[in-house]
Amino acid sequence: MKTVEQHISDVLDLVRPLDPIELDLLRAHGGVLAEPVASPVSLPAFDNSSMDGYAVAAADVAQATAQAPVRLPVVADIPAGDPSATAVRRGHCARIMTGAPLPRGADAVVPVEWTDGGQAEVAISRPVRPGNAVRRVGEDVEKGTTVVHRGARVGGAELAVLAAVGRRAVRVHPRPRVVVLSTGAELVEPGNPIGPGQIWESNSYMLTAAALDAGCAAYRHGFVGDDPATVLRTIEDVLVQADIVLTTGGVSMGAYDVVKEVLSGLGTVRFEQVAVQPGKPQGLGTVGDPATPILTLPGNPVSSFVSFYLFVLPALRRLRGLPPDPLPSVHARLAAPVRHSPPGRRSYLRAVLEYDHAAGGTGYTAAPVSRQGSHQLSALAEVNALVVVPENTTELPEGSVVEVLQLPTGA
Ligand SMILES: Nc1nc2c(c(=O)[nH]1)N[C@H]1C(S)=C(S)[C@@H](COP(=O)(O)OP(=O)(O)OC[C@H]3O[C@@H](n4cnc5c(N)ncnc54)[C@H](O)[C@@H]3O)O[C@H]1N2
Ligand code: MOO
Repeated sequence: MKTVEQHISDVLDLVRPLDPIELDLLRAHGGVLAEPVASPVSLPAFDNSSMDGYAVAAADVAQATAQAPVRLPVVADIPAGDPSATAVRRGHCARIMTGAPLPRGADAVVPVEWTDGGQAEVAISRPVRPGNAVRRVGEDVEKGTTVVHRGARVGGAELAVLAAVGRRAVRVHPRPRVVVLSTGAELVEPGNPIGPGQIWESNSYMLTAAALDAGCAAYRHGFVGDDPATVLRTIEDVLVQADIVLTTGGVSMGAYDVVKEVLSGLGTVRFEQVAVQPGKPQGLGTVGDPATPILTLPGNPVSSFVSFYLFVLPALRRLRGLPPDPLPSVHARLAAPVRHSPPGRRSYLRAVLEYDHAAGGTGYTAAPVSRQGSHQLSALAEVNALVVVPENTTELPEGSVVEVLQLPTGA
């Protein structure tokens, strides 16, 4: 059987970062920046007030006290956005609002709270230091500085910075289009009645949501039965809208394992067994022209789930133009023993990972759930981590220190 690392490497060989395209700001959301963005201006672009108050020469109010306020004539009113280059002479001041340009001649702002709020003349009851409540040119960004780096994920914070330096559009690796297709004659759409031997379809919901959470544009194509011609036609149909196709089911040894039957020999798809539990039967390759990567995951819901985080997620990251990192991991103490792990296969046990505050903050504990079958999907809604049990380990006592992968927390 193939190692987990070899399979990850083979999957990654199928994908490369999507070609960058120029997108308007909000369309670029979720993309990965394919160019460094430098600011064409300094930020702030002009000295301005950080408070509503009065722009003064600090020296004019040096003697101000509550008992003996300094009175200054107010010669101008400067709102934010004021284009006139106002100036104040010594012994005068201007009323000024937050964000408004500091007038020439002023070197400080007295907050309105320290005054009587006068409009023609103002009484100022406290002194200020030069520079008080003044935001200086370039103290945020100096003109020419890179403000968002190549490889950054464009989220809300990045969009704010890009907009603030005047960018309307940026070159990004776009969100990969992931099409999810499940197979199986037993599958029924949730909400519809089920008959004997049937089950409600769940894998495509899980995978579509996981791909969305991973920053992709994911489409749930739903599911098809076990008719080879239909499966083939459906896969061919979805290729035009996919940067990668994910299927579930029909890849094992069964007489009706239709994905395997249809895709074997098509494009470069091959079917292999990976030394992992769950998630042993895996298919991978490219189909169509242009060649589109396809990953065929096992139908057991827990196998599909674990396969996504081990094998699919790194591929999606590479398509996005990100490093194909695995899930983040920590070391944790097992809260319960592991009694049986299959020899020769690396197990990923679904577990609840917690930081152990009670033990004085000594680290994490991981409690594997009791239902570890590949079909026992209900535990997926309770867990937040995968405990890694190495290939050559078949049992572990409680308290053993293990590697634990942290699952994303979702939307
Ligand atoms: N003789 C052997 N049998 C099996 C082997 C093997 O090595 N030899 N491997 C087992 C392992 S491990 C796995 S994992 C499964 C993988 O099977 P398939 O990928 O062919 O999946 P199916 O047979 O189509 O379905 C398996 C199971 O999952 C349910 N299922 C399928 N699709 C969905 C869905 N979209 N939503 C919810 N549940 C789904 C399906 O009803 C089956 O119960 O093969 C083992 N067998
Ligand atoms: O490998 Mo299968 O994925 O055990 O259930």
